[in-house]
Amino acid sequence: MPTADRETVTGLPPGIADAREELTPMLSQYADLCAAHEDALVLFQVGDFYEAFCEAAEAVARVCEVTLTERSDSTGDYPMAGVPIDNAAPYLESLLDAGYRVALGDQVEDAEQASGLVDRAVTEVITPGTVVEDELLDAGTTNYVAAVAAGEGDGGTGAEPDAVGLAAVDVSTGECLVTSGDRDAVAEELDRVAPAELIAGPDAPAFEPADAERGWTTHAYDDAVFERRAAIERLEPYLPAPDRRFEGNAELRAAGAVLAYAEYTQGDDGPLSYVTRIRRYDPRDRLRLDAAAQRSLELFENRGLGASDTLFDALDETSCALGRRCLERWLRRPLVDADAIRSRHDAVGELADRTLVREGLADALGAAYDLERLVGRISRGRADARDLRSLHATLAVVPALKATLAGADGDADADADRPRTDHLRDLRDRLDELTEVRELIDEAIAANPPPEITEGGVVREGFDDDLDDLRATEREGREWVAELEASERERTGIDSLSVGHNQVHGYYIEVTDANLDRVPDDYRRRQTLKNSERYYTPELKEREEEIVGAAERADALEYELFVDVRERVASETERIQGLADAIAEIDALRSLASVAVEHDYVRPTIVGDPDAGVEIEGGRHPVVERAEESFVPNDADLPRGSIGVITGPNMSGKSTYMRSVALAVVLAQTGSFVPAQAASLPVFDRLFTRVGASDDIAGGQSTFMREMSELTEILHDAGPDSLVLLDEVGRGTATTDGRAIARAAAEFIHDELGATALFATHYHDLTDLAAERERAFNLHFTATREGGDVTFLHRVVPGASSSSYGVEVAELAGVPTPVVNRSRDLVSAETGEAADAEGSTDPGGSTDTEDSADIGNWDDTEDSSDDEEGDASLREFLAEDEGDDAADGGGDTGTAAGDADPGRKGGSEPSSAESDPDLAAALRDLDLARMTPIEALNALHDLQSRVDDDG
Ligand SMILES: Nc1ncnc2c1ncn2[C@@H]1O[C@H](COP(=O)(O)OP(=O)(O)OP(=O)(O)O)[C@@H](O)[C@H]1O
Repeated sequence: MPTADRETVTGLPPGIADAREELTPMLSQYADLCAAHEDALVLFQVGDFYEAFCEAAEAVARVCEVTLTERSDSTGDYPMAGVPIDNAAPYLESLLDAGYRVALGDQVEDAEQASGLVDRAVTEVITPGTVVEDELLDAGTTNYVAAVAAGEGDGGTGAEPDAVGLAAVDVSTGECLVTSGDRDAVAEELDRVAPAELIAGPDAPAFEPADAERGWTTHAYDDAVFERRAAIERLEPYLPAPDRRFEGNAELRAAGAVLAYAEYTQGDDGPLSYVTRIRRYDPRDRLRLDAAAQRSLELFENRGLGASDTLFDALDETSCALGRRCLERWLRRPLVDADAIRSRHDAVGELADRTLVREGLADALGAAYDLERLVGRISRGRADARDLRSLHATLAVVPALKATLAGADGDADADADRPRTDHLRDLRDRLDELTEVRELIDEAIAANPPPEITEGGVVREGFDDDLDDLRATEREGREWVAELEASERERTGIDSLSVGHNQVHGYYIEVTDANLDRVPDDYRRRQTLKNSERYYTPELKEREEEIVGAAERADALEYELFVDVRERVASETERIQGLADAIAEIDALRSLASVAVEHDYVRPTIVGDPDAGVEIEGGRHPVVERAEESFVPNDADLPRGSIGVITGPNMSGKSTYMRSVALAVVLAQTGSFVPAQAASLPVFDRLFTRVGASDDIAGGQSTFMREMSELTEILHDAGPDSLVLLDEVGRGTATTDGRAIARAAAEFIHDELGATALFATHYHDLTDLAAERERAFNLHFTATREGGDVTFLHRVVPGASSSSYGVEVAELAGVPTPVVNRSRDLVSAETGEAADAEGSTDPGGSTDTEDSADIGNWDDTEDSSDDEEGDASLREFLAEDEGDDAADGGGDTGTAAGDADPGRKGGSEPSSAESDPDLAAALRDLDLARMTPIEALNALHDLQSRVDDDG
């Protein structure tokens, strides 16, 4: 929302308002534009600069870091700041980043033609969600402005009083989406659409982005455009009978408002002709991934590793911006229709098999420009001649794309002369060559046109006879002038005579003072210089007028011809958009196929049966596997409606495993192959994630509160077709409460929701669930010892592990030995009896038997010291490894557990607590679950003093 500071400089700056009565005509014009654009900062064209005045100038100077100057005229002095029009993009970007909307007040008539004050008008309002300038947009990403509106309203039926409508437009491409739902569904959808800007209707609920970094700027806009009647009128040019096309008022009002806003930002010239399809959709037609899921699965952003290590990045081998945007849309909205998913898999499979086709497509697609944005500019009347040539270059690759898809790739396979799958056949058929458009551009527009469309040189010779005649006249005139110097030298005998041209005086013949006596009578003086005179002849003047006249008329005619060609191309907007869609899909599929081949993905079997579960053999995490030299593949067997409780040491791979399973589902439903040896997957309709509290500090709510609201959403909305990932739920509060919440949530998911779930936890008692619930089972991660080093095997095996080994990991990480030892004492004190009992039975019904060095088998109590060697506790390894930096995580204390440390009792020595019943009782009485770390430390300190005293 605009800050107070911004409010003072949008609309009419106070300094200008105060002087309103006496302003010069130009500043008065500025004041009018400002007054008409209350929400925007007006940049006012004065020659080659965009200027702002008074308080607006101060804001521009501050935000854009340009010098504040002063304009003085007969009415006073006004602070002024300007940015060059030629290089306005970076300054506009700074203003947008600072939260401004910027109205461009351009000169709309030729300054030379104007009789008095040059006419100016706002041609565009640049806002974060509606920018169309390539320099301000990321290539290959979408940029939406969205509007939200409530269902009830004027003349509304009130049939869906709780419904909220959401409409979004990408003004650079013309894509328009409309949907509705209850408040929560729309909030989720907004996070998925991730608009750059949100316009809220007068009665719409407030929406805050779940993720501030990906969030939008909320702007107010004229409430009247949200009215039902106004919305219908606004929508009529876009689609017939709009009130029958949408699901009720909410959608209608949101759609009308978002288009009103989009039109306003494009200079209010009426409907946007390139918004040809308004697509209404139901979020339930796609796999629902809320912001939390997108974030924790790192689909588009990776907070830890940087933006490049995301799933999208791992999948993106697209060759052009169209394909990249398409892939992004697919990944934001994976499919839920099994046939549609299989159809994409068919196409990816065919492209994966046919290397030459794949490579041929990549070559051809590499030459494709961003058709969606080009066609937007063309139909907005903003395209220059270079844009038309870019369109031509893109259309020129279409025959190659078709031929490549048809198998004209030298493939020896007899069956290779057409796409084998329906999906690719259909795409090939949708590749519209638009031959007439291509030929028109080729005939009309010069191969390398200049950037300006008003200064000639854009229309090709041979396209228009009148233009050719004018250009011929101009050329002949210039040739005549070029020859004049030689002929006049001969006629006058003045060897130093020269013919030249300047902007002010036009053509002239220059003779030095020494030769003035030889100047012929027909020379007329034009200009006197220090050592020479400049002349013209009547014939030269006549020729000059001819040249200038022809050039001016030619430039004007060229502009007219260019605009006509642009309009003819614009009339094919829909067909060009259809072609853009097909090219985009081909590129996205080709990218998926390349990734599948290069990274050894497999086609998943999609099982439509509602009882089917997840079966993955040798699954990998698509992002982590690229960073880890030796990634360990893991199997996953999750019957439908089951809940797998995953335990194991910190850092052993629990989160990575859970995410691998979820990402396989997302990838498969996007149409991609999956990183595994084999996979059989059902179709899920929603994917929920709740990851550990400390991984998710987003401000606003307390961490635990946020954790609980996400859990609430899952417990409300998940169902039998949902996949749920819970990573350390309950961690954000006291242990007893956290454990209880985790347990109750797991039971609820199993008993009431029937969702398929994976639950990673350090709350060990959660593994009891396997014994008590039919569809619950345990998995755990293992670690081993090689030499003195502890190695996480990253391998998942059935059953529960017996501890989290948090203390051991702390030790590995280099936590000082005294703290590690005390932690260990505390653990022993709390779990001493329980550990004895736990060591013998596995509540999950399975035991860790496969590996004697399996961390899951290690007993971390002192009483196990007489176990066989392989079952030694992790800290004993570390004790053996005393002084080994590698083994203690780089710590150089050299004092591992059990090391003699006078005055302290290490873990391997008999605890003083055991020999002192009072001390033992005091220890036992500590309610660790309810203590803060500082209280625990203080308590420890007291106990230690007692031990020291005793000792
Ligand atoms: N299958 C694997 N193969 C190789 N390396 C892996 C594998 N799984 C995880 N890792 C590595 O181990 C690191 C820790 O994994 P992860 O975060 O999944 O552990 P965790 O058990 O969830 O830890 P914590 O309980 O502390 O959250 C990862 O960053 C990755 O580098």
